[in-house]
Amino acid sequence: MSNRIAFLGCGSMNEAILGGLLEGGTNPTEVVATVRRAERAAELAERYAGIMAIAGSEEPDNNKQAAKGAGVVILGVKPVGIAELAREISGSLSPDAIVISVAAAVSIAQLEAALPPGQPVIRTMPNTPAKLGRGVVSVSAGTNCSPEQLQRAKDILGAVGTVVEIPEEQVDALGAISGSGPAYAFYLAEAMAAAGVELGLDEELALLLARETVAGAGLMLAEPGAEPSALRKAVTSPNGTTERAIATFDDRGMPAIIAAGARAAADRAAEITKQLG
Ligand SMILES: NC(=O)C1=CN([C@@H]2O[C@H](COP(=O)(O)OP(=O)(O)OC[C@H]3O[C@@H](n4cnc5c(N)ncnc54)[C@H](O)[C@@H]3O)[C@@H](O)[C@H]2O)C=CC1
Ligand SMILES: O=C(O)[C@@H]1CCC=N1
Repeated sequence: MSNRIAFLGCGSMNEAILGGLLEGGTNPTEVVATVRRAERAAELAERYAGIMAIAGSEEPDNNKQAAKGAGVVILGVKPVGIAELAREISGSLSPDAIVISVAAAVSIAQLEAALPPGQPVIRTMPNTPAKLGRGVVSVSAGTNCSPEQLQRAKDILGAVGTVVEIPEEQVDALGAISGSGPAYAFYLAEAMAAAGVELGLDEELALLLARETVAGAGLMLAEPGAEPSALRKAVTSPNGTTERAIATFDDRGMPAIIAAGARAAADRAAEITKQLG
């Protein structure tokens, strides 16, 4: 089977996976990426020396070219464009090419319906820390994907972070935690920086404090066996300042707010799946 990996639609998510794979030692000459605009293709080719990046504005059959001869094809366009892209490349895919979708809300059934009969498909839900090899990626195998093909996908995706295999029914819930989750952490950092400004710190210092604190706390959480509640308690002196802050968060219903946000994300995924038919 070909070692070539094609990233079709190389925006935020697919670039994060591409970057993580190259960091993990994938040979760049085995990587091809497609985008719409020539400027974006040039940017990717400069950032990741050795890969091939093909813009649709220059070569309208870029996706077909990239899919041809690839062993793994990763679909990274927005959910609404996935089926059309799958149909576009159907005639160019090797029958044993593994088609991986990173799209939220696009079901395995929807993917399989847009691809040639028998094409192996894997639905994933990654997140952008993949770029640093610290992503979480779920995999759910389609009906034509052999255990060996699933293993191959897991081996490839393992270079960008932790791979978890889940039944497809759980993808929306997982996406609401780990797929969207980096945005929640960045949102916390934004809110902390704004709070610092409100307390009288200058903007630059407040942003530095928020960034380094969220990043440092993230590194502590990444240590083997780390427990968020134990780490939190180690910062919280009895009757001290942190205790007062956490009590205020609890009083204002912060856990319920976070749960409601995650629920809204999962519900939105189900809504998009329905809209895509
Ligand atoms: N951004 C994230 O953190 C995550 C995104 N996803 C999924 O990843 C997919 C992409 O999302 P983003 O990367 O955020 O979007 P994005 O807009 O950054 O990337 C999509 C890219 O595809 C290109 N594109 C669109 N149509 C194309 C075509 N026909 N041929 C070639 N290139 C084409 C666009 O120009 C763009 O560069 C979505 O389906 C989303 O659900 C999943 C998990 C996390
Ligand atoms: O916001 C979205 O729809 C995508 C899926 C998970 C993260 N970004």
